[in-house]
Amino acid sequence: MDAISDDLQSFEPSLPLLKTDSSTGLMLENPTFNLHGLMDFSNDGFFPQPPEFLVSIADDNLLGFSNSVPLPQSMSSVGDWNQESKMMELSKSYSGQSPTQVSEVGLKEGGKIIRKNSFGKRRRGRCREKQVEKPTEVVHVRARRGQATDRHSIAERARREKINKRLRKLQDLVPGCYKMMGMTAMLDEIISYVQSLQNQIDFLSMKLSAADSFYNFSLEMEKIERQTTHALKAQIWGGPHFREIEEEEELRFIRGKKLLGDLSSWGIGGPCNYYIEVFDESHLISAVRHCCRHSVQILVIGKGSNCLFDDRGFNGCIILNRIDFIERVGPGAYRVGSGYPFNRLGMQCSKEGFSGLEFAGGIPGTVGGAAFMNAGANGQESADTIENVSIITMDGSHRVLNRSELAFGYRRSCFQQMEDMAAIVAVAFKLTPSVSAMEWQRTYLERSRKSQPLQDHSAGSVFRNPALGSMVSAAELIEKTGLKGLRVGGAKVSDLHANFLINCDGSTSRDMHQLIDLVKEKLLTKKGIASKRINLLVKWVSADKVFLSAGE
Ligand SMILES: NC(=O)C1=CN([C@@H]2O[C@H](COP(=O)(O)OP(=O)(O)OC[C@H]3O[C@@H](n4cnc5c(N)ncnc54)[C@H](OP(=O)(O)O)[C@@H]3O)[C@@H](O)[C@H]2O)C=CC1
Ligand SMILES: C=C(O[C@H]1[C@H](O)[C@@H](CO)O[C@H](OP(=O)(O)OP(=O)(O)OC[C@H]2O[C@@H](n3ccc(=O)[nH]c3=O)[C@H](O)[C@@H]2O)[C@@H]1NC(C)=O)C(=O)O
Repeated sequence: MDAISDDLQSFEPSLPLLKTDSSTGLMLENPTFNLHGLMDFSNDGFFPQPPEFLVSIADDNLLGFSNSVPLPQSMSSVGDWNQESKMMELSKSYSGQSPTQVSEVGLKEGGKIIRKNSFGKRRRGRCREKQVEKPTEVVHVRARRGQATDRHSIAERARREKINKRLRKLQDLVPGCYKMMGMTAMLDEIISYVQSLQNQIDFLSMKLSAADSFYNFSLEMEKIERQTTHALKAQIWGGPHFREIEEEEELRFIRGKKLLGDLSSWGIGGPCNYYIEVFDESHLISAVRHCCRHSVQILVIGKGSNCLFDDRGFNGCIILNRIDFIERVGPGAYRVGSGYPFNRLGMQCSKEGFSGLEFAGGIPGTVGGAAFMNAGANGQESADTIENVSIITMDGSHRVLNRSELAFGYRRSCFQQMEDMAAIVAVAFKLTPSVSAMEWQRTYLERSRKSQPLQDHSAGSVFRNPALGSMVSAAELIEKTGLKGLRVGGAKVSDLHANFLINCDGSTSRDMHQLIDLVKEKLLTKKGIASKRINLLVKWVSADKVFLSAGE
């Protein structure tokens, strides 16, 4: 409480008369202030406990610096008084200096008395004259046994109680706050709650821009956003899955029950042992260090658009990347947090007249995921525009890898083999000016809308296309094998695009796994395609182990 009370001194304008600086003098001389300045305490449940003394003081006592504090009449009716309360009434008539006398500190200007209030603002003399006519008012103050009744102490108690009342309101507003024991922890909780709300606004504004006539055909993007927003909301409002929280330093791990299905575009996956959202690099480093210290394996995910999670969950810590800053460092040059939505970046760059990420407008992952996978479509790929990538390693150090070190290939990057990498934290892009970027983006998005099942729960293409130079795509092979519509449980090969396996009816991870295996097997028997040539793009995350891609 002490920590906050200093910070909250600025809330004091309602108690300026208690100050001992020069401004106090002016306020004390202002008869209007005596009641009005304190009036808003009257409804505040001034005392936390039933008070024991009732002190009634004429408001002019202020002027004579009595050891009682003038308070509004209404205060005398606060709360139910304790039966054991001792009542004491001090009633003094208005005596001593007249208000007119004491207020003559004002400056005469043009025959009128001009006064200044504590903020140095002018106040007309006639206001004072009105106040002078006010009848003497008796005010009552109550104090508990043993509590000081001097005006400083009473007013200080009033100030603290007022702050407490506001804090209690905050506690009611912010879920989980009641749990917090210390003021610092509570304020931290409030800060992170407000930040979460800000992030929600971010998501919603992204949704709004998607609803723009140009973008609203990107249904898949909306779907993913909806899922993420839903998960976020669930966290904010503290649903049953988010009650168990492990804290360390600034970290807040949600333990045991966060459902991976809520974090994946497939909507499949059981609970993970630990879950944390990270918002900046240092936060991420702390989370990684904490996990390493406790030998907990980690998995950094973005939008979960490329992962097949196990129904049994994940025996480790899922770190959801929400490092989502964007810096414009020059014309067409962007440095972007790895948790930034890739589709949003693509849309922004095109809108700003730069070419290179038009394809990204329809890609549901994050910037980090796009660098990791070298995401691509429509003849473009992330590698074309990436200048460098900042990562943190498992020992918590920061490294910047330049373009020449990134070893990009078709859906490949050096990161997929980098054992000491903890996560990508930021990516620098360089794009070229273009007047037709938006037009191209519109064409690509329109094409995807027609050829891909964007409304369904999927992870995009499941199989890699055969080696470059091959005249046939994975989708074509699957279609020609007659596998469109093939089902295992709730998992199905899309009727629209054969390389999309969709969760159409509560698919389990097992259903999806079996469907993937079945497709591979049929391609092998019917087309004679060696299974190693139809590798998977999606990452299979089993309960205990992360594979580079399912089945590999
Ligand atoms: N063209 C299309 O239509 C589609 C493309 N995609 C692409 O799939 C990718 C998925 O992105 P996203 O949904 O964000 O990723 P996911 O959340 O699905 O994560 C998938 C894997 O990517 C790696 N990864 C993600 N973010 C980071 C990071 N910041 N640092 C290091 N590794 C990271 C992790 O691998 P690890 O565990 O090894 O660290 C993670 O397991 C994107 O490239 C997306 O463009 C997805 C669907 C459709
Ligand atoms: C969806 C993804 O990316 C997509 C990306 O959106 C598109 C658009 O450029 O190009 C790739 O798909 P793709 O190779 O299947 O491209 P498409 O243009 O859809 O299809 C290629 C060929 O297959 C044929 N085709 C496609 C679907 C189908 O059901 N049947 C079929 O015969 C098409 O007629 C076309 O001749 C990426 N997939 C891979 C594995 O590289 C992803 O990475 O998850």
